[in-house]
Amino acid sequence: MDNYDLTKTHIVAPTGPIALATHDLEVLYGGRHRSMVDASLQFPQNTITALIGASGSGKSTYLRSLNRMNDRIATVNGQIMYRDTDINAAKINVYELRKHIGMVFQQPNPFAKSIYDNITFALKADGITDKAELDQRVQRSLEEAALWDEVKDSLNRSALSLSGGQQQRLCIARTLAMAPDILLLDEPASALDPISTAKLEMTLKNLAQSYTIIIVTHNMQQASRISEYTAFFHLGHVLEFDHTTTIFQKPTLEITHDYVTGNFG
Ligand SMILES: Nc1ncnc2c1ncn2[C@@H]1O[C@H](COP(=O)(O)OP(=O)(O)OP(=O)(O)O)[C@@H](O)[C@H]1O
Repeated sequence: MDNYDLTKTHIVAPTGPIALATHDLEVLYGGRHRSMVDASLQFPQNTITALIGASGSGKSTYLRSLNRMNDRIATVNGQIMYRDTDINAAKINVYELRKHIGMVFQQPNPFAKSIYDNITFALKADGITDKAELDQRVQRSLEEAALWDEVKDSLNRSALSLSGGQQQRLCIARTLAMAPDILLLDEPASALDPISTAKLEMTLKNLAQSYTIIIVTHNMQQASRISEYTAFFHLGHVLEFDHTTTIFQKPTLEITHDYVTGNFG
């Protein structure tokens, strides 16, 4: 796998309006090692894009940069364009930014509070106090996250008493309650059983009608089931970006072919 030419890339321009794009994104941990090298990608609106690649290839590093989660731990150079604004600029209000670009992590991480309070916590911090408005946002976000029917009669129950799959959908609902445009998900199903995973995948596919979704996954079947585009990462480089069907059936680069057919990684 060391014989691959990392200067050879194949990155297509997606069709349709672009929700988010990076230009020459570079991430350095500790100021020296380039864990992400000049990543230039465009994410089309209302689609799911999967980020795939072996462990340590830079998928999470890239994803975290998109809503400035790397600010305190790394140097991030290059542009991240969101609605004609470079959100990697120093003047950007990161708190405001994260309302537009929300993130869900690998391990479900609900607060030790009720289901209702998990969703209203950030809304209240954002100044929303009207009970009817809060109730409406709770219901809407739980419906969008396909959890409402399971919890509507027990909103005061502790979020920690939910199953792992339900907790993850609650975390998605919590993010959706802030009315974001873009959802970043870092291996959201890796801690879930197959039934919860299937439910989560169906939820994400429905959400793609209203949101732009970027998901890191190690699960090749999952990437091919749910995403329209796929980016292949290797040793901090984005080597190939194309329609998911092309990436899995007829990728351009030999290295992508070897990865998706299980020859390394
Ligand atoms: N906080 C950090 N400090 C220093 N180096 C880091 C940090 N986070 C990640 N790295 C390094 O950056 C590189 C890319 O890691 P990253 O976690 O982005 O890869 P990944 O593709 O998401 O891997 P995985 O699939 O295992 O989650 C690795 O060499 C990793 O050791």
